[in-house]
Amino acid sequence: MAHVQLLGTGGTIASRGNGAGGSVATDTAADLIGTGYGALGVTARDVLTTGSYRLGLQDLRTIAEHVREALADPGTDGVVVTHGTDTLEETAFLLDLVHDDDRAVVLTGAQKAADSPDPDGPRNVGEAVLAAADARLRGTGALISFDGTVRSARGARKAHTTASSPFRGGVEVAHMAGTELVVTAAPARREPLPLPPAAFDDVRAEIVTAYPGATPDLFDFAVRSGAEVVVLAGSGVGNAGPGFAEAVGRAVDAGCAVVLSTRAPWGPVVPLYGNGGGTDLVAAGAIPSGDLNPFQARILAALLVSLGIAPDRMPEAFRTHL
Ligand SMILES: NC(=O)C[C@H](N)C(=O)O
Repeated sequence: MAHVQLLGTGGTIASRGNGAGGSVATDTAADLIGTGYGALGVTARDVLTTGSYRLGLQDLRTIAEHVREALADPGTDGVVVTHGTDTLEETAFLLDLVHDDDRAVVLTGAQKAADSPDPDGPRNVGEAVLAAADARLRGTGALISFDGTVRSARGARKAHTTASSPFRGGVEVAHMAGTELVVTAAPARREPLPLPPAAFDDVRAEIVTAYPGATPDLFDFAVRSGAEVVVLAGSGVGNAGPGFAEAVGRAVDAGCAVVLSTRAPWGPVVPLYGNGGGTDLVAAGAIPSGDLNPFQARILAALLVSLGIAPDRMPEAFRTHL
């Protein structure tokens, strides 16, 4: 009999009204398991019980360690992680970066609380369990299963605040057709990185956004106040206004890695423009993030910093994992 371990971390899927107008993470992993798996065995373990908007890097490391522990059991065929959707794409990407196992780890959550009249959590959990146990999804890394679609963690992002299917992007690897999982693609995998060490918890990795009239003041402040990484969410293909190229140069000289991503939701960073644009930012030492959005680029950079990658080796290390 196939066996899936479900790790609970909280989120809307585990949330109920707190009597004061707010919904708070309450339910345990055991509460979420549900029924109807036929020949599949599912066991539950609580890792955290929190809204994902409250997570710190230490929590992400804790989740990664629990996944590794679950996979240490040879009787486990796959792992499901239930998680709030707000920052699920960051945890999912960290799990993907360090995943060194054939078995799938599948993240899911819900958009409607556990005590809503028509919660979406039970269906999402059921489908995630099915995906985690499916031998055809071996070798696909960390996945996000939500509202009938299974996609790679890499490249996925929460693209809608309230829709029942909030995630877009990544590689769609499977979808539900009735009660069957139809597998359609396999995402390309990179060499796994080591699990984050304790230093990951305290890495200062900030995100600064470009917009009309933005000055480099916030960027400079991040560096001055001890940031080890600043991700610049540039405009378009990765541009920023007056003063940013100089600020990038100062940051890099001070030993702070600068990653150039984009505030556009989709598409790669392509240094094309001078006059302070992407070509100047990269010439000043910014590392283009490829297709990685600022939030996932930040996770990769923070992991590399925590692993002791020196600033001068950062561009190459970063590129290797794009
Ligand atoms: N749908 C959700 O799970 C959102 C929730 N605020 C969370 O991320 O914890």
